[in-house]
Amino acid sequence: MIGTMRRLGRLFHPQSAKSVILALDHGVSEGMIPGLTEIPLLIEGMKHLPVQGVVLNKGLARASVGSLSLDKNVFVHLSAGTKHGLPTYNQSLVCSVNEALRLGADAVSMHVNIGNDLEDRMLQDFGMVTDEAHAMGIPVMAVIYARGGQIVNELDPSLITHCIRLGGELGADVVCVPYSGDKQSFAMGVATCPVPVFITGGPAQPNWKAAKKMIAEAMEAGASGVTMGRPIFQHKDPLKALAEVCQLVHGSTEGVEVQITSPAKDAAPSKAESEAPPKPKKATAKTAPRKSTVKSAKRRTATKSAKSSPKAKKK
Ligand SMILES: O=C(CO)COP(=O)(O)O
Repeated sequence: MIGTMRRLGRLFHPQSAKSVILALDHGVSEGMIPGLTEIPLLIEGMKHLPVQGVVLNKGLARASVGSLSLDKNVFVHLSAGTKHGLPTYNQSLVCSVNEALRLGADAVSMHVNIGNDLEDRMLQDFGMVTDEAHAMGIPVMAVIYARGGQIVNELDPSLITHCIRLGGELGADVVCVPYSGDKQSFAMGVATCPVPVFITGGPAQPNWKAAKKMIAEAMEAGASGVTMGRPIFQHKDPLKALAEVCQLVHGSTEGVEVQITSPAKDAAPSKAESEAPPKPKKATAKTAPRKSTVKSAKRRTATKSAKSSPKAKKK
């Protein structure tokens, strides 16, 4: 397990011990949704931000890994399913751990839906992938949703804690779930899970302010990071959104100052240029020209009861 542990350690920011993973695997499940055109901008711009990794399907991984800086972990996504499938969004393995490794993967990810007609096969796949990946020292991130014919409310807090629990008990190294909106039960699920828990973005947040509030609340509840796609790549300024997510996630660790390099000068042109992260409160020894050190303000605790949006667009 030493290989898995070492690679797992690299998925977290060395100071904050939190993680921001950019999810760019949506083209398979959703087709040409808005924001996919921003992928090249994000792949180029993320090198300037404290983003720990990116989730890519194998074809996009093959096309993109050459452009990614070596400090960014590549998660090759092993499973696929579309909104047109029967049952909808059922997931099948489309890539092996071996193939992922050949593509330069630092970790693998896969998606499991519980409450689905094909739950049993997805769980078998999950068991097989954890065995195969761990035999090669590769960490597994399991993205687990409650989604299928048996499920009425995908964000039901007890279902979200069940997803967390299942991932932890079945051997994932990181479990990734949507945030339920119920801070207390989420915090309990996270605290008792044997491995770190990340949240996904989901389509349910009405606006960016709500998405940021969700991230802040999940971090307060003990989440170790985010694996996020749509709220970032569908934002009108994706690089600015990504920088703000980095601040929220890494800045959630008390006393940690997170260095954010402005993407403005080297990245592909973006509106982020005119809206760079806040000015540094104070410089650190490591501060280099064009870099700013920011320390996120401690956010208010805002517990909110679950508000579900089962009809929202899925992923
Ligand atoms: O793809 C994801 C996890 O793999 C999450 O995507 P969203 O943030 O768009 O829900």
